[in-house]
Amino acid sequence: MTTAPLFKRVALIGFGLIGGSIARGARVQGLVSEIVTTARSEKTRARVAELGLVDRVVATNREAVEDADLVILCIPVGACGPVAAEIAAHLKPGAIISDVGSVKGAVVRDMAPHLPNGVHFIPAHPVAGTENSGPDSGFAELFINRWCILTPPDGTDPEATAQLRAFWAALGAKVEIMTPDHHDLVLAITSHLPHLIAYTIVGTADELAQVTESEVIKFSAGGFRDFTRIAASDPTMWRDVFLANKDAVLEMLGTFTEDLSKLTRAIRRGDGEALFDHFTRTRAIRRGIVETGQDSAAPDFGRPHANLAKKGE
Ligand SMILES: NC(=O)c1ccc[n+]([C@@H]2O[C@H](COP(=O)([O-])OP(=O)(O)OC[C@H]3O[C@@H](n4cnc5c(N)ncnc54)[C@H](O)[C@@H]3O)[C@@H](O)[C@H]2O)c1
Ligand SMILES: O=C(O)C(=O)C[C@]1(C(=O)O)C=C[C@@H](O)C=C1
Repeated sequence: MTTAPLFKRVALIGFGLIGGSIARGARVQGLVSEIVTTARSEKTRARVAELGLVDRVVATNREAVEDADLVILCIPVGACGPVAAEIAAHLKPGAIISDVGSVKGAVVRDMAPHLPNGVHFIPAHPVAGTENSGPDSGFAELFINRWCILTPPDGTDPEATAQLRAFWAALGAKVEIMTPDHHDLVLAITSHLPHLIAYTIVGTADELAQVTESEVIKFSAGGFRDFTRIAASDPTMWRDVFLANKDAVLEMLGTFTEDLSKLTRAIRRGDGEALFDHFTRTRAIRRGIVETGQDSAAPDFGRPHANLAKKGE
């Protein structure tokens, strides 16, 4: 089903998994009149043009943002500050400037100082993705029934927030608003720590594979296979995520390590009851998520943590 365009010109800075999925979804839904994107290498520009998903593909971010009503940075979080500085003087007054970064506090800190008065800065994070990257990896359905978290700073024009909310809702997302700090704490446990664990376990298994002569690969089914998918995620993106969300990740890692120690002790002592109770509780959590249809990255998933309680709760 198509709807009337919500924006005239949208600039997508970066055409990888997320930029490419936004372009595809916006095209399918008829959400914008014109899409302009940046691709820095000639090879990628040629590929993006060949895909036929955008109206124009240009070489510089400055050119891309000219006269755009909505600008979305779809690039690694570490690149957001420098790109904000690069495009600031070329933004159309009244434009909405957003991003899709997996970390919000650092993006706000790095981008906001560069942006001129008269534009609406509304950071966003679609909590949906895959381990793939690049211009061919996107798909129009990526955001359907997934969360998109907006973190508008205090004093943001509610009309601009409503427009961006409508855009993400039209791509199929369930939109939620929270502060950057709360976002970063929640995502540290629901997304960043799981990736760190996957990167660790696959690395450890790889080292052990040398001892077991590749049996790790031979028997990689079920749980381990799932970890290898996550551990295949983009190295640049995830380097930037861990550097940008250092404090929250370290805090969650501390709690996780304590919990791991408790399970380690239960195994060492042969405490079957402790293990059984723990696994029963985690099974109930998974089943509760599935039954309530929240198995698409529920933001407040998991055991209550003092700092995860929303304000006023
Ligand atoms: N991959 C996921 O699962 C996922 C999910 C949600 C959000 N995100 C966030 O989305 C952002 C993009 O991730 P992705 O998965 O689309 O990555 P990607 O690697 O598929 O695409 C990123 C693109 O940005 C381009 N780029 C990098 N620096 C640039 C610059 N200075 N100017 C112009 N283009 C530049 C790269 O060339 C690449 O084409 C990241 O901030 C990531 O944290 C990723
Ligand atoms: O499913 C995956 O491959 C993902 O890693 C997606 C995932 C996640 O952790 O849920 C990864 C990072 C993004 O910021 C949002 C979504």
